[in-house]
Amino acid sequence: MTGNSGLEGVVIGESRISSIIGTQLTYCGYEIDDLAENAEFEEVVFLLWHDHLPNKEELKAFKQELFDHAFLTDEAKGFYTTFVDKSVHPMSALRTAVSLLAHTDATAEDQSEEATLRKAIRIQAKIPSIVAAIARTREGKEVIDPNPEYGYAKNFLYMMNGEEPTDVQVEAMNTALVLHADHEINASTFAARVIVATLSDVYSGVTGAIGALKGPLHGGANEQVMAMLEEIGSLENVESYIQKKFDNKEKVMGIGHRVYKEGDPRAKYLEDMARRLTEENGQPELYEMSVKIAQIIEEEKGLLPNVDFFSASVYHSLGIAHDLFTPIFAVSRTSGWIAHIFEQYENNRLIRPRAEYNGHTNMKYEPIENR
Ligand SMILES: CC(=O)SCCNC(=O)CCNC(=O)[C@H](O)C(C)(C)COP(=O)(O)OP(=O)(O)OC[C@H]1O[C@@H](n2cnc3c(N)ncnc32)[C@H](O)[C@@H]1OP(=O)(O)O
Ligand SMILES: O=C([O-])CC(=O)C(=O)O
Repeated sequence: MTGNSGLEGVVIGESRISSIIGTQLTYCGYEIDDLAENAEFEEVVFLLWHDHLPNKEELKAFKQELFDHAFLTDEAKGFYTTFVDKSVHPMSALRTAVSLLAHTDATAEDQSEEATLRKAIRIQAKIPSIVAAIARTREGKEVIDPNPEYGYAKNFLYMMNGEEPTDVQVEAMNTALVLHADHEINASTFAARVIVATLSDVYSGVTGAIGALKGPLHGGANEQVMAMLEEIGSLENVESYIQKKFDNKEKVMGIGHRVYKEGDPRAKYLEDMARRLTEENGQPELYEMSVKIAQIIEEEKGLLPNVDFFSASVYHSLGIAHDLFTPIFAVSRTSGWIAHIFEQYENNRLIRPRAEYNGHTNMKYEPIENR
């Protein structure tokens, strides 16, 4: 394709799920600030799927369902050992593992509403367990089952690290999950909608979306931000490093956004968490370098940090391996992908745009010996 609009500004339809107006982001009418400051991730998932916040009973039942489905079978755990090792990126392993979930679901091809909801709960419940299992399997460590005493964010950290996380760590993870849950028609959500608009199943939609999220122009940017911070190494190297990026016309990861031109409303929470956690972790320079990078780019290019920029130092401070940053994003965004998949099914039409042809014309087949 030579045309390069990237579908900028194209409205593909109506949606009730999330809205971006200027720098205001809402999920089902609730301000992101309100949810980031008050909500548990499980409440947000319920909200995105059912269009209202759960009451006490609904939340209790939903959490129980998520917990009940969070276990991985011994067969699945064993299978990971056959395809997960240090040479495989965890996003690739996750893409395979989510696709594999369909193999162990006898009703994977049942496209009824009830079956789709059940499949959705199964995916949302198992995805943190899968990420944790991938993280531990490649280190040769035992896979840990979820703890019935813990909620979603706490269990995720527990299953990854093998020890009870602190309240500060759980709060940081919960907030990060809430902030990443949905974001209108971002690239991976669009991919999920295109897939299920063919009336393919929810496993296919989420698997495809994971592939789209993996790229460094989208969810993969958070891992690249950490790589950049490590390459820069110290505060005094920031200016020359960024200048070199400008000279080479290279992008600085975690900066800029297709929709937000005045700043990403999620970034301030991640910035605040990054400041506190890097300080507590004894690595305040990571935060200071990030602030300096952001300042230079704002002054020189008028571009601002997106959700991926400060999440890198947040996850690093939580002791998470850098190539697991994007899988964490996937755990959260699965909730948004699934909400959009439900919405697509509710009022479906095949998504099939056109391209303007600009290739050769009037060609004639030449036998191979004449070419
Ligand atoms: C969860 C998420 O997906 S958030 C986004 C995560 N991705 C990143 O952080 C990767 C870095 N950022 C980018 O690549 C871009 O800002 C995008 C892809 C996110 C969105 O930008 P787009 O609307 O597609 O803008 P596009 O890539 O066309 O860039 C427009 C101009 O801004 C510049 N620009 C945009 N982002 C950056 C950046 N991060 N660093 C340096 N320059 C940039 C481009 O070089 C281009 O300049 P030019 O007009 O002089 O050629
Ligand atoms: O909306 C986008 O294009 C990217 C983004 O910020 C997200 O997916 O959270």
